Amino acid sequence: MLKLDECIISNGSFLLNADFEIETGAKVAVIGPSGAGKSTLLETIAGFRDLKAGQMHWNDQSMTTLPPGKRPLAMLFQDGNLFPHLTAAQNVGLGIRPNGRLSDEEKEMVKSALHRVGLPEMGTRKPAELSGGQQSRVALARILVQKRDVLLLDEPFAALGPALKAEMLDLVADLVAETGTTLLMVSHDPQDALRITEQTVFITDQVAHAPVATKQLFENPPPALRDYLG
Ligand SMILES: Nc1ncnc2c1ncn2[C@@H]1O[C@H](COP(=O)(O)OP(=O)(O)OP(=O)(O)O)[C@@H](O)[C@H]1O
Repeated sequence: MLKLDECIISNGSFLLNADFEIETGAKVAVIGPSGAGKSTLLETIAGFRDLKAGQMHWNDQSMTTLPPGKRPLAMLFQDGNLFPHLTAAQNVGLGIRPNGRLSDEEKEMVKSALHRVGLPEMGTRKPAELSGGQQSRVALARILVQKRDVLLLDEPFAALGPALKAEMLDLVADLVAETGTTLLMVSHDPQDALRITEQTVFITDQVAHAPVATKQLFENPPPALRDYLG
């Protein structure tokens, strides 16, 4: 379980309050108006921002002061962050070893991850030789080899067309279901939330609210969400 215990998060002069739990294996959307603090929340859970107050736990372990690399989570940002001078396989390998020196067994893990995301023959290509969707798949393969408990996605597929985005969301849903990974996914699009998440954290007025059932939330939105949806 991911627990945010009376957390106060700051980003410059912006403050965000969060006090809720997310069950292990849950798939959770993070929704809210532009500037509400969605990215700030994910960056804080990932350890890129310190808490101003409160505590954060994964199961019984405190994460509050753990540096990002020691947290049991992986994060995928909006642009995928592939290194342009490295091949797809090398980019995925960085998920296992930051120095890129892989054992034979680790090279097999990279191969198998590329296979799982549907790119079995693309390991030797550089990002510029891959389509946007394929680049997203490489970024997902890199997450896969990290074998972390929690996956944080900050609109990683926003630049893809609707069909490709839906395909990638379904792939994410399959991967997290196979591995029991807990998912937190920022999106501007209610359809994304409805497609692959059971619960949604709605952020408004400097509060990240406890997760509620996605379907019910959008069927019967509170006034602030109604304003956001327009
Ligand atoms: N360096 C900074 N100094 C001060 N305030 C900042 C800084 N960076 C971001 N903010 C503020 O923090 C708030 C939260 O930003 P954040 O990027 O988390 O929002 P978001 O919900 O992810 O927005 P979007 O949907 O537009 O990506 C915003 O109101 C923003 O103005």
